[in-house]
Formats: sequence, C-alpha cells, structure tokens
Amino acid sequence: MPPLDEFGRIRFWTEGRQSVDFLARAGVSLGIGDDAAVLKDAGPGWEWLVAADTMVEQVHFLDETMGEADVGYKALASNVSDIAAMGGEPKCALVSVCVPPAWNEERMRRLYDGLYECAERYGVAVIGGDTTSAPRDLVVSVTVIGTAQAGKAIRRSGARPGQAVFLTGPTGLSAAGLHALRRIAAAEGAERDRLLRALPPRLAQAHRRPVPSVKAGRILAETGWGTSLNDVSDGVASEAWEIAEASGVKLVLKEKLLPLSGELSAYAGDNGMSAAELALFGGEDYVLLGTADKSCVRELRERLGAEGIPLFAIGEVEEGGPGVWLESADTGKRKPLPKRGYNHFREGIM
Ligand SMILES: Nc1ncnc2c1ncn2[C@@H]1O[C@H](COP(=O)(O)OP(=O)(O)O)[C@@H](O)[C@H]1O
Ligand SMILES: Cc1ncc(C[n+]2csc(CCOP(=O)(O)OP(=O)(O)O)c2C)c(N)n1
Ligand SMILES: [Mg+2]
Ligand SMILES: [Mg+2]
Ligand SMILES: [Mg+2]
Repeated sequence: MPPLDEFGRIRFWTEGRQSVDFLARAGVSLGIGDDAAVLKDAGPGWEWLVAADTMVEQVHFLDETMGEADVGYKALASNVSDIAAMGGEPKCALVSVCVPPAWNEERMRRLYDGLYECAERYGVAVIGGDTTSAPRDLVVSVTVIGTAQAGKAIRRSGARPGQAVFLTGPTGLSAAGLHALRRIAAAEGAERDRLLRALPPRLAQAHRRPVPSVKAGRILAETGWGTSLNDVSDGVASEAWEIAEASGVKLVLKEKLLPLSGELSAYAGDNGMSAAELALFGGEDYVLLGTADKSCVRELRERLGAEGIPLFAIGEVEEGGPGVWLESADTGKRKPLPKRGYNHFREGIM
C-alpha cells in the first residue's frame, strides 16, 4: 500500500466503520466529512452532556503496557465513563489524534479498531475529530456527547449527612495490572516469559479494557437514588475528596468494607504491596463512587443486582469537613484519608 496523506489516513481509519442506520439511531444527521457534524434535537425532556478526556503516550500508556487497539478502546471508554458518572447515555464522539512518525497508518488503523469496538459496545457514533502530526508521542483526545433526562444528571455536590457511600465494583485492579505490565516491560528473556505466564488476566484486562458503568449510572439517575456520583479515574480517595468538597460534607470510609478482589489481594500479597492502598489510590478503575440515602440501598442493590452489577456500601456521609476519613480495619480508629491518587502535576501515583 502506498503511504497515505492526512486525508487518506482519516478515510482509512474511519470510512465505512459505522452503518447509516447506526448513525441515524444515535441521532446523527451528518457525520464525518464536512466542517462540522449535525446532530438531531435531543428531544423534550432531555439534556445534553459533554465531556472530554485525553490519553498521552508515556503518561497514560506505553507501547509495552498497551496494544494499539487497547489504546483506542480505553480512550473512548474513559470518556463514556464520564457520561456514566452523570447518569447519562453516551451518543456521539469526536476523536482528535496527534500522530508521531512511529504510529504509521496501520498502527493507527488498529487503534481505531479498538475505538470502534468500544463505540459499538456503547452505541456511540463517531462523528468527527481532528488529525495532526506530532514530533514524538501519540496523543488521543476524545470529546463525548451524551444525554440525560432533564434535571436528573447526578452531580458531585449532592452528598448529604446520613447517606451511604457506595462503589459499584472493586478497585485497584487496573493499578495492579499496570504494575505487572510495567514489570514485564522492564524484564528480559526467561524472566520476562515467566512474568508473562504469571500475569493474572483479570488485572491486565482491567487496565487495558476498562468497563465504564453506563447501566449503573442510568439506574442511579433514573430512580433518583444516586445523590452524588463520580467515576474512579484518579483513585477512590481522590474522587471521594472531590465529592466531599463539592458537597461540603465529610465522607467516612471503612477499610474493612472496601471490595478487594481475590486477584488483587493475591497479587498485592505476592509483591509486598497493600491491596487496600491499591484500591484507595490506584485509579483507572472506572467503577462509580457515589452516595445514596440509606433507606434506598437495599432496593438499589436489588435493581443493580438484576443487571449483574454489585453495590458495595463502603462508608457514610457525616456533617462537617469537607474531608475524607478512613476507619482502620485493625484498630477501628479514624484517620484523615490523604488526597492521594493520580495527579498530572505531581510525581508518581502514590
Ligand atoms: N483545559 C481545560 N479547560 C477547561 N476545562 C477543563 C480543562 N481541563 C479540565 N477541565 C474541566 O475540569 C473539570 C475536572 O476535570 P477532570 O478532573 O479531568 O474530570 P474527570 O476526572 O471526570 O475526567 C471538568 O469539568 C473538566 O471539563
Ligand atoms: C505508563 C503509565 N503510567 C501511569 C499510568 C497511570 N495513570 C495515568 S493517568 C491516570 C489517571 C487517569 O487519567 P486522567 O488523565 O487523570 O483522567 P481523568 O481523571 O481526566 O478522567 C493514571 C492512574 C498509566 N496508565 N500508564
Ligand atoms: Mg478528565
Ligand atoms: Mg470523571
Ligand atoms: Mg484525572
């Protein structure tokens, strides 16, 4: 195949990937190919949700930790997750890429394979974006557009004293997966083969193919039971702090109630790490952290359970703060939970 120029590449990555019917169902009147996309009205009783998230090579992924398709999949999934965290339904996405020489059109095509796989899974129409060259590292930036029932989108600011704090899934798996993948990347020869064979598939999967919690978010919003909500991108502690500050309350989390998966505990144990630390500060889990009235928790657990989604009550909201406290599993004593987690302008994650 002769090398493609900018416009040839865009067509190669995107043309014919989504059917006319699919695009029409997602509310697209005009998609890729003009100066702007045209969207149909969201309809009376609906509001638009708009969010953007970016992935940068070296910061969010390395060649060694993620395949090309994984990068595309995760770039869209992390955006879908922000729509889920408002209780909405994702509809359309704009995808902008800054492409360095090492990412030729075939590698980028594989990135789009993953991106379209995620788009199909969550019913997202890809309606445009932007393409530039880049000197060294790949950047993928996605803007996602979704809808929510008018007045029902769940904000970070609705947590009230007396409510329960919950998680819709275990955390820490993605961080453990990243730890394992980085270690494999640094190893050589037989040691590398050994580490690869020992890699727990669920940890690598959690890191490479996160599952945004769209169904859980919609149930929380449509029932009105979710009073505040965040998706876990930077880590449970960091997201809990965001809710505490936006709501002007104190969140008290109980260490012994943290959902720790068997795979996480085993990996942490084998590698001299603390599973609870990974679960609290790890990040990129894309489960939902939120609050609900205690009187709704049982029914909420049943509604989510019917969809195969767990609900873990991990603490409660108290007056005061704003702040986040952790009740120790060993001593039962409370300590302030540091606002630690992933932060782009602070070194490292922990
Ligand atoms: N460069 C920017 N310009 C304007 N708004 C921004 C910028 N970066 C982030 N934001 C906004 O700041 C808020 C917090 O962003 P972020 O922490 O990335 O949210 P999330 O963790 O849910 O992706 C969001 O409302 C986001 O839209
Ligand atoms: C090579 C590599 N180093 C570190 C990480 C860990 N990491 C990078 S960004 C991030 C947090 C989430 O990304 P961010 O851009 O902050 O997303 P947002 O909070 O805006 O959704 C984490 C845990 C990683 N995924 N890959
Ligand atoms: Mg963001
Ligand atoms: Mg978010
Ligand atoms: Mg972040």
